[in-house]
Amino acid sequence: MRADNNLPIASCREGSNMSLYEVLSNAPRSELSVCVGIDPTPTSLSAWGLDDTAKGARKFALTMLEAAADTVSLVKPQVAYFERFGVEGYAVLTDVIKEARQMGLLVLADAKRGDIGSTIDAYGAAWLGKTAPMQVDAITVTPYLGFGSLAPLLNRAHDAGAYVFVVTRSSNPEGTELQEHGNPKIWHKILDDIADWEQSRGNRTIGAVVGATVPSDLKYALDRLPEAYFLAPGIGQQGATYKDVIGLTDDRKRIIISSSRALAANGPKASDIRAAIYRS
Ligand SMILES: O=c1ccn([C@@H]2O[C@H](COP(=O)(O)O)[C@@H](O)[C@H]2O)c(=O)[nH]1
Repeated sequence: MRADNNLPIASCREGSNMSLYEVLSNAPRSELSVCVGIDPTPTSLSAWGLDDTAKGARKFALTMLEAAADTVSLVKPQVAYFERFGVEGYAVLTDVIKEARQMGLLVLADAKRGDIGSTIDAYGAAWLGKTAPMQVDAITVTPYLGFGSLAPLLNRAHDAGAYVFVVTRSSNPEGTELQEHGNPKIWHKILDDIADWEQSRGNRTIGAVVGATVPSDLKYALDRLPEAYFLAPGIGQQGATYKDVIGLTDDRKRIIISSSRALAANGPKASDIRAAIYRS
């Protein structure tokens, strides 16, 4: 599938039982992977004429799924925008995840969980594996309680065939001071930890979040973890474009570009959002 501007983007999932790793590793090397972010922000809901409620978030999310289906492989609901509605928001999110997976879309929960080992295991139970109430294909985590603290969740992901994106170099400018601190830099050390874990477990469970807004860092990460997949948020609203990242590697599918608010700005018609996915 090709974008209007001739930039290649990934085609959709071919078998609903395939894991994110299997879908991406079978994708053509020439195509970037594309993720549709689902962020029911107050601004986006208002622009679509929806109430800033769980009901509004449901309508918004289902429309984003309609735009994504048969167009991309992957959607990324931002958990925070559902969590803010409490139990009703979680009910909507659970339905949206189920609906997306039934449509053949892979779901990446942008939950950014991180905690001590016993607690991160509970987060794993919530999101990963067949018994999880909100089972997803992938999740984001933060490693700032120590990479080793993530082990119980990583083990669950490995056993379930799910994928974990560890935040290493975030897309926001405030991340730089902390993540670039030290020698080696903190985020380089996290990449080393990912490499060690993956080497011992078969290279199919952990990738990283590296912002599309920091393309030279994304290039470093692609080279450091040659088997891994990278979630690259920041396309659109945060100023990055497809062109910033497309030349970073020949194996373009390893870069999963992600856009949320900028795509939603083309709504509320699913067909208009779908057209924008090809244009970004
Ligand atoms: O480094 C990061 C990690 C995650 N995000 C999340 O991605 C989306 C970006 O939204 P846009 O509207 O496309 O800017 C949002 O859910 C963030 O929490 C990120 O931006 N940067």
